[in-house]
Amino acid sequence: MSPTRAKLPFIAYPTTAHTVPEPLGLILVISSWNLPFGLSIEPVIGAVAAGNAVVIKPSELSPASSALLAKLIPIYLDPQAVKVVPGDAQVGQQLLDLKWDKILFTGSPKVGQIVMAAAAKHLTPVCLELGGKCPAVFDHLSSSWDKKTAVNRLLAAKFGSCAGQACIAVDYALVEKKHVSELVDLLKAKIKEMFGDNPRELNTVARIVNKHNFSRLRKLMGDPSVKSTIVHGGSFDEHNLFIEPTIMVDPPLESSLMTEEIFGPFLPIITLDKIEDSIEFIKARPRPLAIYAFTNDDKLKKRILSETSSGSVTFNDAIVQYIAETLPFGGVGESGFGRYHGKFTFEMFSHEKAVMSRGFLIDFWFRFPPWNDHKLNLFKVAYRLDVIGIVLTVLGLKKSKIN
Ligand SMILES: NC(=O)c1ccc[n+]([C@@H]2O[C@H](COP(=O)([O-])OP(=O)(O)OC[C@H]3O[C@@H](n4cnc5c(N)ncnc54)[C@H](O)[C@@H]3O)[C@@H](O)[C@H]2O)c1
Repeated sequence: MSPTRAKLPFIAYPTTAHTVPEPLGLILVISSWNLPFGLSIEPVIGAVAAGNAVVIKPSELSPASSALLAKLIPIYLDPQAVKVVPGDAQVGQQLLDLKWDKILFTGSPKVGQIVMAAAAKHLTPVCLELGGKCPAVFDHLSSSWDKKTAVNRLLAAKFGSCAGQACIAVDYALVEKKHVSELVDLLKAKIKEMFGDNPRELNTVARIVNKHNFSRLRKLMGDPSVKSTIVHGGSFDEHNLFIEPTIMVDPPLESSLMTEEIFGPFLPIITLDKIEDSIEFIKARPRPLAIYAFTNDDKLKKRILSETSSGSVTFNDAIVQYIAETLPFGGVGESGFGRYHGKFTFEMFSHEKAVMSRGFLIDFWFRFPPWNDHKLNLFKVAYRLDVIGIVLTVLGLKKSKIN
């Protein structure tokens, strides 16, 4: 929170300069249902630390969590500074009609467009935390320990958190053709270990959030061209909104499964001739929120970093980048813009005010009109702190025409 000193050119001497963070004012946080506390409270911590007042509009799809937030926040935080307004899209729309100083929206790209359009009316800046398709590049790992660890992490990132209903969940995997059957066998064995013979009976696989999303996912899987590529799982129970962890190998790239964000427990595996082809594959698609790569090949890592663009890159794990508050969290391109977490949240909700402070003692006479070449020459040499140039110009020994 303390001011940060800024360097100035010599010509500004004697002047001090610094930047001071000031609160933006009134913040609106609209969050999605799948991390109802984190996505609501984490922005509030930074916004309040930066001196703002905040209104949180949690999701109607997690009504119990939203009600709990609405009950607890006024008990523990100053209700004049932080308010929870639970409600659906209509409530969100009413809030968007008001003037805010910044809006942080977490949700789908479609609603992100609505938020941005509403904010534009008041010239309100926005941070959009959206989703998309996060790929996992799965290179051949020679050590069996590495392979086992990577498969565990891949599965946890796909089926573990909210059964894939997470913005940074692995959406699909890219694997070399010659290694795909080995990977599928390993995945099947590990799924059994993690979720049992009958995953529906175990409470470790989250249910799909509502009927609408369940039907959307069933439609993705029900596409005959996709269905025929299922190599594991594929069962569901509509009554319990349950979908079994499911793996497909090489579903058509133009199917909705491969063009839309999955946000559910399907893991399509796309095979490539060479793992390096994954770079072109990723580049040919919208920029993801996260890229994951399981590999020990430093050259491949370097290429992924320099040739692709994404909100984040994590090597040899997935989702864990979310918990590092020293790393900014946010998307790029279609996965959103703006970044937060830790100190970055404070910065996002602050305006960095530039402050310059001067005394009256020294003044450079050549800054004032009427201007001539001599004065402008002095400006030039003084700006560069060219002491010899200054002396020569003052003595009239250095003359150059300034156009
Ligand atoms: N980048 C991230 O941090 C992050 C985190 C979680 C989820 N997501 C993304 O969120 C999406 C899923 O979440 P969702 O289904 O809750 O998203 P959503 O866009 O349907 O809803 C998000 C929020 O917007 C509100 N809303 C909906 N319509 C509105 C309107 N017309 N006006 C104002 N507010 C409106 C909802 O009530 C909810 O609070 C996925 O795309 C996922 O990738 C992103």
